[in-house]
Amino acid sequence: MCSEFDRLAEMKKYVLKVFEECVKSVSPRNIVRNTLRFDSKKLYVNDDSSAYSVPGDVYVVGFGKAVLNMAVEVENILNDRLKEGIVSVPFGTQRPSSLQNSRVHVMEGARNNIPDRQSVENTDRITGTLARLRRHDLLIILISGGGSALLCSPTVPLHDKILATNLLSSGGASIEQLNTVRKALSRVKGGRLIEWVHRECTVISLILSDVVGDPLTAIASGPTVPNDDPDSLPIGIVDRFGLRDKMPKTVIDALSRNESFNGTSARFDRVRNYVIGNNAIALRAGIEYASRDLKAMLVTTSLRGDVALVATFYSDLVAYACALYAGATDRKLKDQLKITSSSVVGESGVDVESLTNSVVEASSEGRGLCMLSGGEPTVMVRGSGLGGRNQELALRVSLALGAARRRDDCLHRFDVLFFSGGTDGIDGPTDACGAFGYPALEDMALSQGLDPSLYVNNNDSYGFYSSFDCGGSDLLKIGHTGTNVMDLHILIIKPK
Ligand SMILES: Nc1ncnc2c1ncn2[C@@H]1O[C@H](COP(=O)(O)OP(=O)(O)OP(=O)(O)O)[C@@H](O)[C@H]1O
Ligand SMILES: O=C(O)[C@H](O)CO
Repeated sequence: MCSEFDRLAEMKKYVLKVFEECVKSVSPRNIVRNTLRFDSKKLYVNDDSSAYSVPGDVYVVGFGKAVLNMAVEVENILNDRLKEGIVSVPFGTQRPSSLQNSRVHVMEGARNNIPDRQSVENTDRITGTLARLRRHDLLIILISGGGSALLCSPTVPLHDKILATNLLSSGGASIEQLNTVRKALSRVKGGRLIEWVHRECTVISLILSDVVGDPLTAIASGPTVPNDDPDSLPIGIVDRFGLRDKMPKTVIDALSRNESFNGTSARFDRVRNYVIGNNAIALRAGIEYASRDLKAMLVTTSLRGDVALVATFYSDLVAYACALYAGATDRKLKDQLKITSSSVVGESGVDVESLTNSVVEASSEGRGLCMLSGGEPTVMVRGSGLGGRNQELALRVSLALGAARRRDDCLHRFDVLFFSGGTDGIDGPTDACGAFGYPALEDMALSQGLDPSLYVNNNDSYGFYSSFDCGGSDLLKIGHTGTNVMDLHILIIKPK
């Protein structure tokens, strides 16, 4: 009979395969190929539901972690009609071999997802290209996560903008709040990129979403959509986090004078925005793959909130699913799950009834469970350690599951494995993509002289996983994947 350790090792391999399938399904080239068609006169988007004439030249500009491969595929599809392409991507982005004969020019910048002089210069080159377009030209703008740092033209000194962003980010601001402030400090965000383009040019923007719910105004700070934020919202956000005194004066002055570039501008009449890929597509692919072996189900695509709350949600989900699978109908666990899920998914919470039906079905068929979710939790960084939200979540889930197993005998009857990973392959300022979590991790770590709670409290999840020996590593390192549709969580529960 296999030990828990061996079973876990097998489950980890399986989970990585599921993750790989998810990421593959949102590869920029696949996504663009499924969206665009060109027949030498017209460009069609989304099953031909929109068609654009191409009388002049076609230009491509892009910014974000996934846009290089998007641009290469657009060039393929345009079949020699691309006049010029220019993309701003993170340092170290892998270049496809076909780039040698390409008209796509690649610029790198924004180390660790923080705007730098390079990304500002690259942005100048992008706006320079836009300014050269003539009235019959067609412009395709490629946008993906990380775009805010890679398309950066601040109205305040760059280091002041970086400081403002860091203060809000480590204070726990959501990406919408963060980008609302960024938009108010920019010459290109919040719709302003369109101001650089000839007003008679047709503009198509193709967007790979990395924000929960795909809000166009937030993804990469909405450079191609009207900004309907009330003028006083950005400074209000700074005040809500009590940061007015810590912010540079230039930032406070700019936010106090803010005027959003909104939907009343005729500039947007010839601009069309399309979300062509998101977290839901990735999760669907994972479910399809895992359904061959397990009862696979979608929990939610909208997880957000503090990682500590998200970890409690997962431990409540495991407790409820294990009890249900074992044949107990525990009203208290169900109510508890509804409450914790509403704190991380929004008021309506996850669909507990549908989860219940799936678990009962799996139990009657004797199949294991594979639960998939997506979203983007937040970490309030208070410690001095190194980590990312996926690694910290996996560590916190391990601690919560360990504690739950000590309280609840039912959990001893199941193998439970959790994985959290960023689809871009990079979790926070580390070289890891994510990590595994499971109930036995804490005891194993303590026996090696590592106390996971101390690491969590110091936001040092990377430090922990780098020292922890599980007979291999529980850290996943795969490098930049070239895509970005937020984080994925994979939970496997199997009766022993
Ligand atoms: N030591 C740490 N421990 C845990 N999380 C951290 C730590 N340092 C930074 N983070 C988190 O990492 C995140 C920033 O990482 P990253 O740059 O990968 O963001 P991102 O949201 O994935 O980027 P984008 O959305 O632009 O692609 C923030 O949520 C921040 O709270
Ligand atoms: O670049 C950004 O603003 C984030 O990745 C959200 O899209």
